[in-house]
Amino acid sequence: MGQPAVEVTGLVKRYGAKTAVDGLDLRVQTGTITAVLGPNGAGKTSTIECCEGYRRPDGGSVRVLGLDPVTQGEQLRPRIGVMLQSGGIYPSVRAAEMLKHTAKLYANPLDTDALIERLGLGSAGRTTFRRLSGGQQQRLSLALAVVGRPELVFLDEPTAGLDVQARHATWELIEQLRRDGVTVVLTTHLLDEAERLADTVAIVDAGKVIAHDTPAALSAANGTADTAIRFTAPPGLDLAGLLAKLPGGLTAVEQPPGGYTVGGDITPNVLAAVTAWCAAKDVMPQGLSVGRRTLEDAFLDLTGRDLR
Ligand SMILES: Nc1ncnc2c1ncn2[C@@H]1O[C@H](COP(=O)(O)OP(=O)(O)OP(=O)(O)O)[C@@H](O)[C@H]1O
Repeated sequence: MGQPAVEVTGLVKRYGAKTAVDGLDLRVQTGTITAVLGPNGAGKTSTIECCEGYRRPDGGSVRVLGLDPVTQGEQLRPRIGVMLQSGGIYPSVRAAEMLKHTAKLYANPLDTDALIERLGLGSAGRTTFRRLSGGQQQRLSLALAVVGRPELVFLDEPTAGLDVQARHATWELIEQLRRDGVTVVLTTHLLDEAERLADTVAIVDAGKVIAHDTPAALSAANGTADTAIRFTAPPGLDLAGLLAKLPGGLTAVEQPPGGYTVGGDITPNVLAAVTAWCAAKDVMPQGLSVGRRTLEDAFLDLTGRDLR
């Protein structure tokens, strides 16, 4: 297996009385894409910023490419690429100039013209950072993070707010990085993004990693609960009454209001019982489907359904 690209053990990060990261463990294997998922405020950005050397941990240990990001930052920085959620870029410099300037700081940079083309920034090359659209600013931040051909990149919500085309271009670039052997750690709120890109998904909640596995293994967790019936109907149906009509071991949840999921070992009899129950209540189950549990189901099971 060799040395992990990132090894975080018992990480603690506090802001005053607030404990944002609370004994977090994370190992990232070299050459993989790891998605860090979690509800708002779970501690994802704080963790990534400790790995990047932007924040000093209050406890635990962080090793990135075998180095301590705080005390060995000078050795580490040329080997990693960092895309922050915002900031860190001079607002009055032109996009292409900034990229070419950054590329010159590295021994073996990527071809900047190709990168500009790939990320659809051709028309934005002469525009200053301040005047780029939000999506263009984000793509430029990504370009700046990868232009130095880093061994490892940290991407904090790389596609948040991007349009569909830009999101796909970003995904393709991230997949290209993996093909080139680059290790990628990204945070995201998009479960389809994690499912498509990530080799492993680390789910963070209340400052800890509560699950870390492949998307398929996470989706299939909880024994046989790997299929689900989904439908929409008026909100507030009596799910305890529904479960009473079904074999044991099944789950039934309403999330969001009016969106129902029955999870577990879904047999034809279970499907018949659910539709019979709906019929008895004179409820039409709209958009009814039977399918595999998704990463979203697993995520909600693990982190709960309450808003934070
Ligand atoms: N500089 C700071 N000062 C005080 N509190 C902070 C600071 N940065 C983060 N926090 C708090 O620490 C907690 C964790 O924040 P963090 O940004 O690491 O979470 P996150 O998982 O990245 O959240 P999101 O998904 O919303 O970006 C939150 O409660 C946040 O309000």
